[in-house]
Amino acid sequence: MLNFLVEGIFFLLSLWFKFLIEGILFLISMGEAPAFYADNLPGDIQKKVDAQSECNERTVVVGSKIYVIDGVDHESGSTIGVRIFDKSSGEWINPTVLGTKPKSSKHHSAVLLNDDRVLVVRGNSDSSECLWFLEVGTPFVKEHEKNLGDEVVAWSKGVLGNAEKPIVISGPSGVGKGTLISKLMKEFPSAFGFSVSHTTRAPREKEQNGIHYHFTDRNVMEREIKDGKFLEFASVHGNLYGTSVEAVEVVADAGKICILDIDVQGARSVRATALDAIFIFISPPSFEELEKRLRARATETEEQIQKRLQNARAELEQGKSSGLFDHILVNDDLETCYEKLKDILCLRDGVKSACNTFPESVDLSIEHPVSKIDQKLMINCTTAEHEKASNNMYALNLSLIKGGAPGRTRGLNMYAVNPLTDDVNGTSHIPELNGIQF
Ligand SMILES: Nc1nc2c(ncn2[C@@H]2O[C@H](COP(=O)(O)OP(=O)(O)O)[C@@H](O)[C@H]2O)c(=O)[nH]1
Ligand SMILES: Nc1ncnc2c1ncn2[C@@H]1O[C@H](COP(=O)(O)OP(=O)(O)O)[C@@H](O)[C@H]1O
Repeated sequence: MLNFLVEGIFFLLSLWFKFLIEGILFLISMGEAPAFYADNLPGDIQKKVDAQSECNERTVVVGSKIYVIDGVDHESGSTIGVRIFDKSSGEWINPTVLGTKPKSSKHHSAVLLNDDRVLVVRGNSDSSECLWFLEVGTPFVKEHEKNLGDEVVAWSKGVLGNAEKPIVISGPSGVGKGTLISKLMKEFPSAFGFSVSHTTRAPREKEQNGIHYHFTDRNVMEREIKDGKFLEFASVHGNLYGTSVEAVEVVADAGKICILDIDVQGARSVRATALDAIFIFISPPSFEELEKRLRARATETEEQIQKRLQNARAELEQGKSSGLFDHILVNDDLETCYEKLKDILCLRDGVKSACNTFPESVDLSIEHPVSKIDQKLMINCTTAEHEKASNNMYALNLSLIKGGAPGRTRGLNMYAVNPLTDDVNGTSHIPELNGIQF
């Protein structure tokens, strides 16, 4: 009798579970978004949010906070805006927004991922502008909230595919870093791009603004550092030097490997970021030779030369002993050193192959219901204008995402899927059509 009862309960439970799963799969196959991001707010709070909201906005709930993502920012009028409604205090918060903001959007979707970031998909845009991450609780955001004592959110642009590792080159002034980098850029112009740093030092005779450095005022640079625009910065020989997030990302966006010429303090800061780089230290054959090269270059005053030589001793100590660098190269004979550098970078036989190719661009329609299955998002672009197209649904694989604010979120994988013939409900397999893999 007991057996019979248990079997009966099991049968009813399995039937209920089957209907539940089938119901969810049906919704997804219809291109409907499951309820996980259609926030069910209590009535009084919903009213408060509605009273302040424009029609073109999306809300995402994280704990006691409601993030309202507006198609147009009220202040700038040209970018997407972010406001926060705190349910516990009933107050609106205008957060400090870090990172490059996405351009305003007539229609966008917002999906919460792992409770610390929101994927925002901008409708009617191509692959370079459609995917954005709004970080709300990542370590980067938390660190800046601590420093600023303010509510912080940070934008990171989603980029399809991966870029190759950047190369950080450090070493004392006059050792030959610039000479080696110029040779590399000249021999492999399509493979490498130089990260143009900001500096407060005055330009040398042949240096051009925007090519060798972004020459800037100290107060402007200090404000931009506060605003989170720099990946790293340091005070070197009495001046401020820094690598902006943008300087590194524009090189990677062009599908090139980024080369950074920065001091040892900067290299240490970069090691602590999400930027996965190769660290190379260039050392002189002797201190006397270093001094000879610095003087022969004739770009500094005697006082500046003395300062650089003094700093060089400390840099040589740190560079060789800290374990910070993956490779140490002695620049004695220039050609020999250059050949060794090419060995490290696998540049033996001819041009290094380009790392990113994008065979076809993504073209999202204005209306694009988004649904999430495990680490994959289905973006449905079935609209009147796309009705006849066979590839009107995209699958976006988020399982390999890397990086994030400050900078880009890379490693996104997007496939065109035909909802009529492909297994779009499957959680384990999403077919790649036409070999479109970004
Ligand atoms: N931390 C950091 N150091 C930088 C940056 N740009 C240049 N440097 C370093 O600043 C130092 C001085 O550079 P520069 O004034 O061009 O003199 P040079 O090295 O003698 O040619 C060098 O060690 C550079 O590697 C940067 O963006 N960040
Ligand atoms: N291996 C080398 N042997 C002799 N002179 C060199 C060598 N490498 C570079 N130089 C010279 O030394 C000077 C300093 O080089 P540079 O590339 O400006 O150094 P850094 O960028 O590290 O400050 C330049 O005049 C350059 O032509």
